[in-house]
Amino acid sequence: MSDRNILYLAIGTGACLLAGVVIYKFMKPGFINMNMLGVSKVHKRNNPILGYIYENSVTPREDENLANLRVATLAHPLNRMSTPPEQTQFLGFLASLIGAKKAIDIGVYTGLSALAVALVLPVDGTLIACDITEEFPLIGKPYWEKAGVNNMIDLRINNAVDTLQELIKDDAETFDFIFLDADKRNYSQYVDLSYQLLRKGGLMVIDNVLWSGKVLDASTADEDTISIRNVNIKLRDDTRFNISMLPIADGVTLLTKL
Ligand SMILES: C[S@@+](CC[C@H](N)C(=O)[O-])C[C@H]1O[C@@H](n2cnc3c(N)ncnc32)[C@H](O)[C@@H]1O
Repeated sequence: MSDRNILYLAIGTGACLLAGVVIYKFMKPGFINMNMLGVSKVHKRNNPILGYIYENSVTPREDENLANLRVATLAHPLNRMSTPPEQTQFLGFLASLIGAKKAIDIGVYTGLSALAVALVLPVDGTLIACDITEEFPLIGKPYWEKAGVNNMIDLRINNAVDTLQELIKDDAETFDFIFLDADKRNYSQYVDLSYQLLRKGGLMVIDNVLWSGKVLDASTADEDTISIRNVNIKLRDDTRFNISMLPIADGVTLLTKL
């Protein structure tokens, strides 16, 4: 065999092996569906268990505008910040379970969690959507409009601490549901302000409480991780709330105001 033929044989064999690996990876159960849903890498699109959850709980029932907004979000460079599908479904489920009428979304980004919650509010419901920049929520607004809930979403562009303080002046103890997913460094403050805004029995959902496992890793000591660790300890001991910490998505803690 000539050197040239050996080279062709080696290239051919390598290409076949590569194609085999790609086909195997992409054909694994769950992969394709999650990819089509627009789920980013951080949402573990190659996790077959999540694929099963999406196929049997999320995808067949998801509002089309929510699914379309996620696909649009995938094109955004910061899409790792977005709430994954099983969690948006869970948020909508919880808000409807308690019959929420007044809700707050702290940290909107492109508006997936805001849309999921607004979709289950009654027609005279309100969702205060807090973000520090208009840039990201403007991506979601057309989808809120198409879903027919834009008139229920009151978008407040400001530091969310200021927005919540402003709300406390006239609307203390009137909110049924609050989702916290903004800057981690202010989590403790958001919890205290939310306590003042929630009605008795109202539900708060705090996102990222496991912070990709960094809360467990003693060698990780950045400001966000420390803040989340501290808020987890604070809530463990906070008798103003009932709590339940769950390993959903990046970890959520559910709090009800006693
Ligand atoms: C993790 S993302 C929210 C994801 C969103 N809940 C979703 O469903 O995809 C965090 C958002 O918080 C916003 N944010 C960061 N610091 C903030 C602050 N101090 N006040 C209000 N919003 C803030 C960011 O601009 C970003 O849009």
